[in-house]
Amino acid sequence: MSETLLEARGVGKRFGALVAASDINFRLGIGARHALIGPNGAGKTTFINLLTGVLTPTQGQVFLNGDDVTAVAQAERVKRGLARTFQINRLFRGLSVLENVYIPVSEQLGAAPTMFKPAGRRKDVIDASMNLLEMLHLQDVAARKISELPYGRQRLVEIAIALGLAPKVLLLDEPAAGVPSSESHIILDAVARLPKEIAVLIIEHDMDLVFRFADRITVLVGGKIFAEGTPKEIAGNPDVRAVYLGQAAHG
Ligand SMILES: Nc1ncnc2c1ncn2[C@@H]1O[C@H](COP(=O)(O)OP(=O)(O)OP(=O)(O)O)[C@@H](O)[C@H]1O
Repeated sequence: MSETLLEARGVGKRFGALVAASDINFRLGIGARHALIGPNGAGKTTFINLLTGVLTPTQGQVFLNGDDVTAVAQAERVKRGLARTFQINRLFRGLSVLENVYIPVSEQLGAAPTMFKPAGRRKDVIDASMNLLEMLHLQDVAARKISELPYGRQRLVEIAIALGLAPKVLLLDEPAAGVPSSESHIILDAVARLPKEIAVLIIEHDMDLVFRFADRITVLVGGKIFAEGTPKEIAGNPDVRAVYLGQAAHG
């Protein structure tokens, strides 16, 4: 495998008596296109929260760029190149698309707004923000308020915000959740166009998206890794079909 950017070694999480994640070993290398799938309650979001520092593991360690970040705060992990989107969107609904993206980009370029330099004025930040919006085909709605956009486009703005943090690793938690099927192709197209140098881990129930996007798939069941392999291996694995894919196809 290529150089490891993000690694979990024997990671686990208990909530009281409930074991939400147990002994997870996982690696994400440069340029990875990796999907994490599994039934509801399998521990996928818990695992992402452990990787990003929202939760502290009760077992094991997390490494970012070879450094042990198990005890490192979430914001510091973002600074070190780990960005994510959430299952439920967290946008500023009353602000425009450009204003939402301006915020992380200004942080990244060291141009965070101050009393003397109000937000929205720096040309370099606006240019960089517009480049991101173009990458996600959002340039035409840059001036629109989030609340005026169809839900699929709102989800793309979340991806633009995460990219605005200039990540080396991007974790996408169900980017197509809640998006009507008539719009879901725009999410699929956007994730397919993400810059190759960014390693991507996606949690998604839409198997069409997963199998088109991923070159590697991990199946989580009951907080444990149930199977890992290429899309072909996973699709052809009868145990995976029994516990998840059959169910996903019908659900
Ligand atoms: N903060 C918490 N406190 C207690 N239990 C939790 C907490 N977060 C998650 N859990 C439990 O941990 C288990 C794993 O949940 P998690 O949300 O990680 O699953 P998931 O695979 O992401 O599910 P889904 O596909 O439905 O989003 C579930 O039984 C859930 O109820």
